[in-house]
Parts: sequence; C-alpha cells; structure tokens
Amino acid sequence: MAVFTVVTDTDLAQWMRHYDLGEIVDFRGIPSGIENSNFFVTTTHGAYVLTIFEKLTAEQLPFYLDLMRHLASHGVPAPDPVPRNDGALFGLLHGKPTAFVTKLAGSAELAPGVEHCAEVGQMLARMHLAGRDFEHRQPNLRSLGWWQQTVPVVLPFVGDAQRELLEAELAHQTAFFASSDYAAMPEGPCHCDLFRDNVLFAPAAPDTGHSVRLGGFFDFYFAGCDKWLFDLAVTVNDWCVDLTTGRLDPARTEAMLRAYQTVRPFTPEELRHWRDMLRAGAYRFWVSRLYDFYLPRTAALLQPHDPTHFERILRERLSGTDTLSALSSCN
Ligand SMILES: Nc1ncnc2c1ncn2[C@@H]1O[C@H](COP(=O)(O)OP(=O)(O)OP(=O)(O)O)[C@@H](O)[C@H]1O
Ligand SMILES: N[C@@H](CCO)C(=O)O
Repeated sequence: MAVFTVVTDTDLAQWMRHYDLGEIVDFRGIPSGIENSNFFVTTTHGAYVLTIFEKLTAEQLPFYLDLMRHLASHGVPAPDPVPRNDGALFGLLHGKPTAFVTKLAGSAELAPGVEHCAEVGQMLARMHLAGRDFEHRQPNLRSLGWWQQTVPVVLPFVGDAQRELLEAELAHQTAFFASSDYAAMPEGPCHCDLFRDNVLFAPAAPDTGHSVRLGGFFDFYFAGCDKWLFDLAVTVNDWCVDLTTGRLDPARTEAMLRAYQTVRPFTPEELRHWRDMLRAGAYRFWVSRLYDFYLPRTAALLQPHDPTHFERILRERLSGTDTLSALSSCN
C-alpha cells in the first residue's frame, strides 16, 4: 500500500474534530498511487478522500486546492476540498499538509475506447478554458527546470543508450522551450498528469445516446501552469497508446484530438510542434519514473511504475510521423 504516513484510529478521531462531517463509518488506506498517502473515509455525512501530502508544502498546496474548487464551480467535475471548521482547506497531520476532498463516483477505465478518449479530450479543453480566470499562477514543478536538475541524478544508474537519449532529448527540449513558437503557445492551469488512473467514469444514464459518462478528473497535485498542448500531449501519450509498442492508436488519438478541438481549436504554433510536445510529455514521465525507480522512498507497499514504458514511447515519438497527420487532419 502506498501509505507513507500511517494514520491510527486515534489520529483520525482527533483529526475529525476539525470538521463537521459526522461519525466515521469506514476508514481504509488506498493501495494505489505513488506520491501521497491516501485514505477513503466514509462518514455519516458522505464519502471523502483524506490525502496526506508527502512532498508538497503548505505554501504550494493552496494552488491545487483552490484550483479544484475553481474548476468544480466552473462545471469541470473535480474533487471539492472540504473546509475545516476554521475555514481552512487543509491542516497538518503528523506535521504534513493534509486535506479532505469529496470522493468522486465511478471507476477508472484502464482499457479506454474512442468514446472514453473523446470524453476526456473535450473535458480537458473545457478545463483549460475554465482555468483562464483562475487567480493563482504556479508553474508546473515537473517541467524543464526539474528535468535539468533530475537527469544528472539518474544518469549514473542507466546504460549508455539511455544516457545518450536522456542528454540529447534534454538539449532538444531546452532549445524548444527557448523558441518563439513555444512562447506563443497558449498556457494556463494544466492537470499535467491526466493518466487513465486519474479519471473516473460512471455508468451512462439510459436514453442519453452516450455509451460512457465522465465521472471526473482527480489527483491535481502535479497541476501547474504550463502550455495547454503539453497537458494534451501527456494525456494522449497515456490514453491513446498501444501499451505493447508505444505507438499511438490512430482511432483513439483522432477521437481525443477532434473532441478537444471542438472546444478549443489549435493554433499554428501548436500544429507545428505537436511531436515536440509529445516528446516533452514522454520525457517528463521517463525522467520521473527513472527517479522513483532508482531513488525510491519507503512505503508500506510501493508499486513503482516501469520507466522503460516511457523510454519506448519517447523513441517511438522520435521516429513516428503518424501523430502529426492525426492532428492536422482534425482541421
Ligand atoms: N477524489 C477522489 N474520488 C474518488 N477516488 C479517489 C479520489 N482521490 C483519490 N481516489 C482514489 O485513490 C487512488 C489513489 O489516489 P491518487 O492516484 O491520487 O494517488 P497519489 O499517490 O496521490 O497520486 P499518483 O497517481 O500521482 O501516484 C486513486 O486511484 C483512486 O482510486
Ligand atoms: N502518472 C504518473 C505517476 C505519478 O502521478 C506515472 O504514471 O508515472
């Protein structure tokens, strides 16, 4: 179980005094996830998720919690942080920032079809537009600066072929980030980690004509201001990939991109640099997975993600052209 901080019944009982959430009915650690300690807490008032933030600081947290509130109030289904009795959206438990958010209904779809990809693409574009008037500006903390710091830390652990690719891609991305086309791309609050396991689907209501219904986006704790296209590239790299080869599945990719574009059309700069952005999205997670794999933290049970998956995806995006035509064909 990825529970880094153990919470006893006594800890929880004391913690609950800060909230008006009724009596505890059930309390259990959540085994998935690799960043934070998460618990499902059911009370006589409803179902919640208690998250103890293992890395994020009290200074960083308002961005995420306020963003979730902002999005939820703008029609984007996201967990809503529950205020404490003193009005604060988080407190300290075992010295770490800790928050209660509402539990979303539904379950993750780990083998998505075109309908799931279309739902996610459209909601992602709506989320980007909804974030335009969000007042906080905090950068994506896992962007170029973090890659530049982290790559030298993981290089001693990897083979020659990986070293060469890590260094070459970092140079390419550094130049891309410095370009005028990059500067011209639209940006704003992004999820930055909208993988299949961070989206829930609920059963579609009968007679709606839809086969699937989006339950919500969650795990906003890697969110930050970034290029909207980066957010989409991260999402496509996970939702539309053939898990064996790392190639993009044309039907799912087109479904997601078309749906995104019905809400927010791409700019010329974005069309020109789609593949660079897919590479950036793959690189970000290759580096973080290498870091977590070779420099793991202790947890009661930790399931590290496979770094070679994103190495394969990056190599595939470097060689592929199909992804560019998929995007252009949507115009
Ligand atoms: N608001 C929520 N509503 C419903 N389920 C949730 C919610 N938040 C978390 N969960 C459940 O908890 C699990 C773990 O949460 P999460 O994925 O956020 O872990 P993490 O360690 O914080 O992040 P990461 O995915 O980056 O490792 C999810 O897979 C999901 O089942
Ligand atoms: N989505 C990330 C985990 C951290 O959120 C990954 O698959 O590497």
